[in-house]
Amino acid sequence: MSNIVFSNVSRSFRREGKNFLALDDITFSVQEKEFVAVVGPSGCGKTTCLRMAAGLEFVSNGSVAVGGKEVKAPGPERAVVFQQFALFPWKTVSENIRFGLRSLRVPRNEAEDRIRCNIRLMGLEGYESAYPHQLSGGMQQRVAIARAYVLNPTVLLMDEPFGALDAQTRTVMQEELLRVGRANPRTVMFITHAVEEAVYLADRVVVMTRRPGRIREIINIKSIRDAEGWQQYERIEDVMDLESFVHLRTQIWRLLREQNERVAN
Ligand SMILES: Nc1ncnc2c1ncn2[C@@H]1O[C@H](COP(=O)(O)OP(=O)(O)OP(=O)(O)O)[C@@H](O)[C@H]1O
Repeated sequence: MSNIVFSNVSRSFRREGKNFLALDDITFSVQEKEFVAVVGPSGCGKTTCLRMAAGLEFVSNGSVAVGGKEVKAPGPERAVVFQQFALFPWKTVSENIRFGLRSLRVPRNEAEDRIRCNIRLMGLEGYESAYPHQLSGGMQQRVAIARAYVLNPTVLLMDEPFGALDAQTRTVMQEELLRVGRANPRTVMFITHAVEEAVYLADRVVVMTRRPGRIREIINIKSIRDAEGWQQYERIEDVMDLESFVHLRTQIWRLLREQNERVAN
């Protein structure tokens, strides 16, 4: 089992000698092999939630469980991909991808097979010996994703993984993530500021409120995607043209807009 369950999670931080509430009573789950995107205004606590699932941050109240076990520390079944690719600049593509496998004590032959397979999956063949500075941003992010995938995690935690990419590379990466996800579905929690990206990729979208972060609404995309047969379209622009896509995007956009207006008033 590899579901993620947030139950009545709150988190306070101390700033300038005072406690402030960053997350308030967050309850939602990501089912096994489900892709859930989290959107919300800047500072509403999206990254804090993801870090809790990763075991890098902790609740003040409530609980976060993965696969039925309360998260107490990072674990190899949960891979994290951040916006900043965080590759080792002095290691090659292969060495970067190999890095996490060492701590898992995967036998050498199997490790090499897995590395090769992920290099192929991410379209990095021919770049095995290249260093990060010799790669474009999109390729560096593919290495970061390959480094996560090679661990064979059941849970992928992705924090704005395409945020630093140009629009075209981002589109290619979104299509690739969907393709790879269809071939080998995993439990994914995916943070993004881009509403279209959330609607295109996710089975459900969690919309959060401005600070303190609460759940404003959870939108089911999958039922509409399946009913309308979005999967028959390979290209993102064809899906984005569909009336059902536009409707969902507008619905989420309005919810986010409402949060901005709350601040302005
Ligand atoms: N370790 C910390 N100490 C103090 N405050 C923190 C800490 N981590 C997060 N915060 C605060 O908690 C709030 C939520 O931060 P978080 O990074 O989770 O938001 P976010 O929704 O991911 O923001 P963004 O979309 O801008 O990346 C912010 O006000 C942030 O300053």
